Amino acid sequence: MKLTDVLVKVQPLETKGNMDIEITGVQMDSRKVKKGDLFIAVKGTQTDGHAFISKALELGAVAVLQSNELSAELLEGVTYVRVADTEDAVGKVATQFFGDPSRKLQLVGVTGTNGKTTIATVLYNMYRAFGHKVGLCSTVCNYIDDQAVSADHTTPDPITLNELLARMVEAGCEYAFMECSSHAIQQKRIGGLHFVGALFTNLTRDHLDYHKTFENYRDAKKMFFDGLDKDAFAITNADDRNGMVMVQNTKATIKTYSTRTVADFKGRILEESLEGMLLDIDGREVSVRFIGRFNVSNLLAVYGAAVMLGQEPQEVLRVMSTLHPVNGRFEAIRSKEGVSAIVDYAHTPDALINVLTTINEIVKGKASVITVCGAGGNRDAGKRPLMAQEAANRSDRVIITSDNPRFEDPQVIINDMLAGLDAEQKKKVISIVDRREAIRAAAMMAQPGDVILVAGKGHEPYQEIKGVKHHFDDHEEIRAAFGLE
Ligand SMILES: CC(=O)N[C@H]1[C@@H](OP(=O)(O)OP(=O)(O)OC[C@H]2O[C@@H](n3ccc(=O)[nH]c3=O)[C@H](O)[C@@H]2O)O[C@H](CO)[C@@H](O)[C@@H]1O[C@H](C)C(=O)N[C@@H](C)C(=O)N[C@H](CCC(=O)O)C(=O)O
Ligand SMILES: Nc1ncnc2c1ncn2[C@@H]1O[C@H](COP(=O)(O)OP(=O)(O)OP(=O)(O)O)[C@@H](O)[C@H]1O
Ligand SMILES: N[C@H](CCC[C@H](N)C(=O)O)C(=O)O
Ligand SMILES: [Mg+2]
Repeated sequence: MKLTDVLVKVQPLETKGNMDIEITGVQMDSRKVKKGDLFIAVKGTQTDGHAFISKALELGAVAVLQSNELSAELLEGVTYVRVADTEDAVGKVATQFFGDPSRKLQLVGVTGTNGKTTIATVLYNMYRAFGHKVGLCSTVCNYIDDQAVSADHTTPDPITLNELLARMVEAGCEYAFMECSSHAIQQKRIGGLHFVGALFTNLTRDHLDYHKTFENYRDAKKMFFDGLDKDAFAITNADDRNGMVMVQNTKATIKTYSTRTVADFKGRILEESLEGMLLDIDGREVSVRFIGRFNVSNLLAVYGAAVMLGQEPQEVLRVMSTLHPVNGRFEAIRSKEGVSAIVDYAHTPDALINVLTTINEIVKGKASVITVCGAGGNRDAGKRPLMAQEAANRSDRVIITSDNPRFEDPQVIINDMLAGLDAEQKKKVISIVDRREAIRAAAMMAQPGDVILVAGKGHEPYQEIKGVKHHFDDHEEIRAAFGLE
């Protein structure tokens, strides 16, 4: 593709060299550069991409897009272009290079602290059940219809993302559902994409290590809605205190969902057990295999999106009743003795409150609730004591253990969690550093009817220790501890 065509959406401040050249790829990471590529130098949180321009040229880049002044000693035969903000330019360049794929399918994005993976995945499963070819971009895995493409991020960088969307278009996908993390919105990873709809789940404490304040975190999420076109839809959660804040400046058509108040899409629980729920959605009964009050909100967001995309409500509910929970999101495993274990990805104080409240509503004080949880290393340390408190307040026993310690000492993370507990809470809490041992201990303690919550890792098939991902799967560990298979 011609360099000038790739740059149509950006405003160059200065150029040096031949603009009439062909480029064969675009890269923002010098390590991925191949001969003929355009390299985009971006200032990051760890380092500055401008420091890798010479590396990119060594690997064969023929053009450079940068924000630093073009210095005197530029290489002959290389084209240099300066723009004000390269972070902003990457998305625009990537959409252009990959043929603007987001305009060739119906793209719906989901943002919020919790529930993104659940909603995006349920929409993907639902649209496949409707008989469409569909793409998914999520924390757990990306999909080009039925082809899995592993995911390293909740929302990939703009180049990877547009390439993925282009592959979806090529494979004939008509719809794509994607998670939009606050990091991604802030870093403009979704810049230049065209969304037909956007969904908001909720906003609670997370990622303050990156955003610093709750207000910054909220505003990052809001930017997604501010950027929508007027023919898009924005579906927000009327039960969340920031639900209306998200959409206050959007040009899109605003719709709301709620389990408690007046809204465009309304739902409530009629019956619930560890097998599923019977719901009333907009006056129609539907039984689902999902568990938990928060999943009613998630399913309402799914329902709202499908209706706004033009599906018949009745048909949406019929398909919804056939769908299964998402990997690692409130998945129940039962022992032969009648102990239930729930695998859930709850890794924030709020998610723990939600999951444990649901479990307690079902158990109704007739059996014990045993929670096994930890907190990730090299992530927001402020949430650790809060997670321990919420677990202790809603469980009969708690075993604090390791999550992904990453580069931290696991015992230090556990100590941070224990520091949140008062004397009364400490009485029901023990700590076991080894997660496998912690799960086994919970299985030994449990009596028939009891429920064990194993929280924090959900779908993750690994435990990350000092940069190495060791195979570890909570489902497998529970089955082994229960003596199943
Ligand atoms: C804090 C953060 O979000 N960092 C992301 C960010 O990197 P950065 O700004 O720190 O980049 P940097 O390392 O300073 O490098 C600057 C530039 O130099 C380039 N570079 C760097 C080294 C080199 O040798 N050559 C080179 O060209 C880099 O490619 C980059 O363009 O941009 C990169 C490219 O998009 C991301 O891969 C990287 O994700 C890091 C690895 C990460 O861990 N991110 C997590 C926190 C994250 O994004 N999480 C969210 C969701 C979390 C959730 O909701 O649960 C996600 O969407 O996954
Ligand atoms: N609507 C919701 N409200 C509150 N908690 C929820 C909701 N949906 C899911 N959860 C809880 O949050 C956990 C994570 O859910 P999910 O993976 O769907 O969220 P996510 O937004 O994709 O998270 P991440 O940002 O880590 O990718 C679940 O395991 C569950 O405990
Ligand atoms: N996307 C989240 C997931 C956290 C999952 C938990 N298991 C942990 O390692 O903290 C993050 O990277 O912060
Ligand atoms: Mg997710």
